[in-house]
Amino acid sequence: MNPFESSASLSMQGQHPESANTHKYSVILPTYNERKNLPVIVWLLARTFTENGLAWEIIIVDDASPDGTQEVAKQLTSVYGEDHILLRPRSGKLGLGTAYIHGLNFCTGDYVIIMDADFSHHPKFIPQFIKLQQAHNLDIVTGTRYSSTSEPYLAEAQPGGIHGWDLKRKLVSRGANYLADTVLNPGVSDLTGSFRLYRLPVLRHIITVTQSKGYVFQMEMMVRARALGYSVGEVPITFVDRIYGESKLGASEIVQYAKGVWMLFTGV
Ligand SMILES: Nc1nc2c(ncn2[C@@H]2O[C@H](COP(=O)(O)OP(=O)(O)O[C@H]3O[C@H](CO)[C@@H](O)[C@H](O)[C@@H]3O)[C@@H](O)[C@H]2O)c(=O)[nH]1
Ligand SMILES: [Mg+2]
Repeated sequence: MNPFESSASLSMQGQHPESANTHKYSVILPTYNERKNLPVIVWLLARTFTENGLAWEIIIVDDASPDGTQEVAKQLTSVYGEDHILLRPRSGKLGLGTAYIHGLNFCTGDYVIIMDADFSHHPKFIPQFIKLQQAHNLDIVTGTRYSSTSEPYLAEAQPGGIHGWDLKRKLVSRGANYLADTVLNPGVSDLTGSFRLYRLPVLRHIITVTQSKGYVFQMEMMVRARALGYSVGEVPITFVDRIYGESKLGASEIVQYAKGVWMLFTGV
């Protein structure tokens, strides 16, 4: 199914899809040791939504970070208000996949945006996600580091890319995408990226059928979404490696990923 050929997309030709947008957007921000990054990412998100006249909330899912991330989150709640910043912590580091599941329980928006809290995912791309979603009435919009676009609604978009990763990390990411694309063929150019916008009920549905819990979660979500017939659009993004703190990706996540591809391939 090609979502870009739908009648919905044709009827939107020449219009500005983001105008008169009365929907609410929920952002799930998983955090583990993001004390230094959190205030700025929240500020950027708040500015993006405000400038675009959009209703918004941010659900911070912190896993008992030892660096004091939760104290910062509490301060942000008092600055922006409890209707905008919701701290929904957990008692220990339980992984990225389950952080999204947990955060989703508290979302009240029509759409859910999932992204990293360390500036690897810049909020400046969110208006493009929304524009594309509205133009084609999509179920999911995903950021891609591995493609460009000829989409007329994204005339301002630059080709996707990655900045700041060493060769090893680039090879791991490319290899992971190549493996899943070759074996499972979902037709999405960046399966491991995690900067995405979902229709709330669509995310709820896919999450109930997704089994993995770690980094492999992103790939499984997208493969299952395609198998369930949901429409997916792509926005090129530049992924910039974090300045503060460290990645939580380890060797065990790579093993879990390969197991996840195998599980989906064999239909377990
Ligand atoms: N609550 C919670 N948050 C977590 C956990 N592990 C990581 N996070 C948070 O999840 C985000 C991504 O974690 P990073 O450790 O910065 O991930 P990365 O190595 O930069 O990986 C990124 O790129 C991958 C694709 O190449 C993605 O697969 C991955 O999701 C992420 O976007 C950050 O906001 C981090 O604080 C956890 O166990 N619990
Ligand atoms: Mg990161």
